[in-house]
Amino acid sequence: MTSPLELVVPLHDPNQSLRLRRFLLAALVYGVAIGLMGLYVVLGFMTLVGWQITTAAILAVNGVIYTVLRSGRNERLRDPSLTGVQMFCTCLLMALTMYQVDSARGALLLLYLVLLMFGVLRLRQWQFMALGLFALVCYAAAIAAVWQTRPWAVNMDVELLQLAAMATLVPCGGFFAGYVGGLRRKLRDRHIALQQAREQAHDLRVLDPLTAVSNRSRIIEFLEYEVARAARLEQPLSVIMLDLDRFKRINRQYGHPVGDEVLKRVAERLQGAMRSIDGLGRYGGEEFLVVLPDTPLAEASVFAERLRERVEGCRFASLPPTFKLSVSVGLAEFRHGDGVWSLIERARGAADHALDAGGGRIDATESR
Ligand SMILES: Nc1nc2c(ncn2[C@@H]2O[C@H](COP(=O)(O)OP(=O)(O)OP(=O)(O)O)[C@@H](O)[C@H]2O)c(=O)[nH]1
Repeated sequence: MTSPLELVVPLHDPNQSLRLRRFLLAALVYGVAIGLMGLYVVLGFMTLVGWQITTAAILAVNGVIYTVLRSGRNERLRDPSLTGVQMFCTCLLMALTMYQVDSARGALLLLYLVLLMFGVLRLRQWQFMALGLFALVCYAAAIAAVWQTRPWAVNMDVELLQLAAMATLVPCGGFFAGYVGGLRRKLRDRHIALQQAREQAHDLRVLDPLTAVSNRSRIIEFLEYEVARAARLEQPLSVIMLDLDRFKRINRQYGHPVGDEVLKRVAERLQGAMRSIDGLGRYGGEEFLVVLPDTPLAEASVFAERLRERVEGCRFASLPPTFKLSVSVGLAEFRHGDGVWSLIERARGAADHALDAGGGRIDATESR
């Protein structure tokens, strides 16, 4: 069931949720400002009409911003949090408020501090300076407009002092915004580095470092899962063991780096033939284990033949063109009561049988 909070803020999307929570915080400050202006009306510093106009403008602007955020249209924009737009609107709304007030504007000026505090946390240094200057210009324009229409409502000396005090806040805030921005960037870089380290740790745990296919424990884990699934759902499952023939000789004759290159290339070729649901792992030094979920023996034989051809068709830059790699392939199909090891041992036995028969061939214990 959708919770009442979920109706206001989409909890399933953390980014949108954060944006809307920030917006609601700003909306709360607007609510306080509306209340404060109500006090101005009671004390006779502002007309009721002025309060109504300002309140309507605040509600309209925030209504539009909320609708855009809630509908998700903001995600198509360059600044999806709408920080710039919200701050720009706040400057204009503040100017409108200042225009409606007849005296005691100083108390409302404190609300600019709130705006600048949000700016310090969210903006870059230059953006903050631009916002600060824009706020100053808006304030000056509001005072000029009051002076034109209701000169009795302006004490120019006081207004100029307030403007000067606000102007000193801009560079100070700019400095803090720069500092906070630097911290934010550092935090983001560390977060990225941590993420990469986590991925590397995961790769080290599950991948074979030489060939980058699953390591022995990972492919066995995968097979355990597939055996349990095949037993429960009564689905076919086959495994293929591929053993590179006379690999020791490659190492001895051409050196270990060449042996490594052969293993990497073979793994690449095998990987290229797999379906997304198949599993490929390096089972031992020159042995690869392929797990084929939902595949009966007959289909696995066709696939094994394709793998054998792919491996034997490999060419290696550091080996003579006459060099021909051959591979012995063993096949086994899951039978009721089979465990992981009995299945592997049958496939392995079949690969040994293929090697005993001269290598470069496929054998399946089940079909003998
Ligand atoms: N270059 C390289 N060689 C490896 C690696 N891991 C295992 N080997 C070598 O692979 C060879 C495997 O030898 P065997 O198990 O006797 O297999 P084989 O020489 O292919 O003999 P048959 O399987 O009987 O054809 C050994 O020489 C290992 O040193 C590796 O990561 N890199």
